[in-house]
Amino acid sequence: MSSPKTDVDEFRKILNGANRILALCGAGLSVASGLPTFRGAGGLWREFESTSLATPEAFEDDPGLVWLFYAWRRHLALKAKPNAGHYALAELAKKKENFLCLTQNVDGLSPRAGHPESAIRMLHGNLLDITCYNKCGYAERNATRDPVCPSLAAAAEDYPPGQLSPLLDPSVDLATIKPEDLPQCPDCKRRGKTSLLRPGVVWFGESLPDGMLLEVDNWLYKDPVDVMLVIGTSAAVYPAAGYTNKAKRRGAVVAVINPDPQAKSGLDGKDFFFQGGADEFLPKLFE
Ligand SMILES: CC(C)NC(=O)[C@H](Cc1c[nH]c2ccccc12)NC(=O)[C@H](CCCC/N=C(/NCCC(=O)O)S[C@H]1O[C@H](COP(=O)(O)OP(=O)(O)OC[C@H]2O[C@@H](n3cnc4c(N)ncnc43)[C@H](O)[C@@H]2O)[C@@H](O)[C@H]1O)NC(=O)OCc1ccccc1
Repeated sequence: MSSPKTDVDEFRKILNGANRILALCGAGLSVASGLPTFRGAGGLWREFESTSLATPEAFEDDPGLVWLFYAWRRHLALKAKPNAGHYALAELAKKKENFLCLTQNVDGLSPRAGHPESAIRMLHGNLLDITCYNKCGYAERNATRDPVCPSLAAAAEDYPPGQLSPLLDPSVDLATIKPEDLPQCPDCKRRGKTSLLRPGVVWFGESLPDGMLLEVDNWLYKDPVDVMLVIGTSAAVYPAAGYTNKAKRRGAVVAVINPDPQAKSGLDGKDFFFQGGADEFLPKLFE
């Protein structure tokens, strides 16, 4: 199998001539905004595997610990700013009518870069959303309350560069937070019941929003796809990672943007591999 191409001008011509474009984005897109990736730092948050905290089981076991993990990521996301990669994607969405961007990121930076809501799908939810754990239907989008509640204040404290927050220091024990001190569902309370609120993200083992999967598949199978952009993802989580091959089978030229040479696996001579940062390459590729 011949190796993927790397010529920016050649790819730019293909993209300018393309009608239907699909993109899949991951944590690498937000690295230049100062946000950690899932696999960065060995995929650990303190002594915990990030992926193991992103599960319903972990929340059942210790909702305080999981809330601290998400309150910390919320705080970072609220402090962060979109980077040139987010803005380039938002501009492409305004230029290209048939461009659909699928993001696995829950940081909300693409919408904050002005990416039209109609042209982006947040497959795994949004850190700024808070919903009822018992699925009573209550949901709020909250970009202001940081920390979400007083018991999570440790997650919203900032430390000078080089000084490790005790929250992140595995040698410093975390105080156990009692469920009654965690965010409570106001609707359940009004009904005389109690229920915790949870982060509005999709945890491992949970299905993605049904309507969304159907909608993306309908978009994929409506007409051939000309270009598939794979940006800053290790493509290890499904069903998101499956869209690249689906688009390739629909005729798409695949372009991967990632500093990791391993990310070019599965590409052939028709495809492109741009080894570097999303904030560096996307503005150039979309000019
Ligand atoms: C681990 C994996 C094998 N497991 C899964 O995929 C599971 C199970 C599964 C389902 N189908 C399968 C098929 C095969 C095998 C397993 C499965 N999937 C699910 O559970 C999904 C739900 C998945 C969603 C989970 N929620 C997340 N996020 C929200 C929460 C939260 O964020 O806390 S996933 C989360 O992790 C993933 C992290 O991946 P990346 O974003 O790619 O980040 P990563 O750190 O890995 O990589 C960063 C990349 O950036 C690059 N990079 C670095 N710097 C830069 C730079 N500067 N520029 C560009 N790139 C850069 C790096 O080189 C690297 O390549 C993202 O998807 C992210 O959203 N639900 C489901 O399928 O429901 C029905 C069902 C249920 C049960 C059983 C069957 C079916």
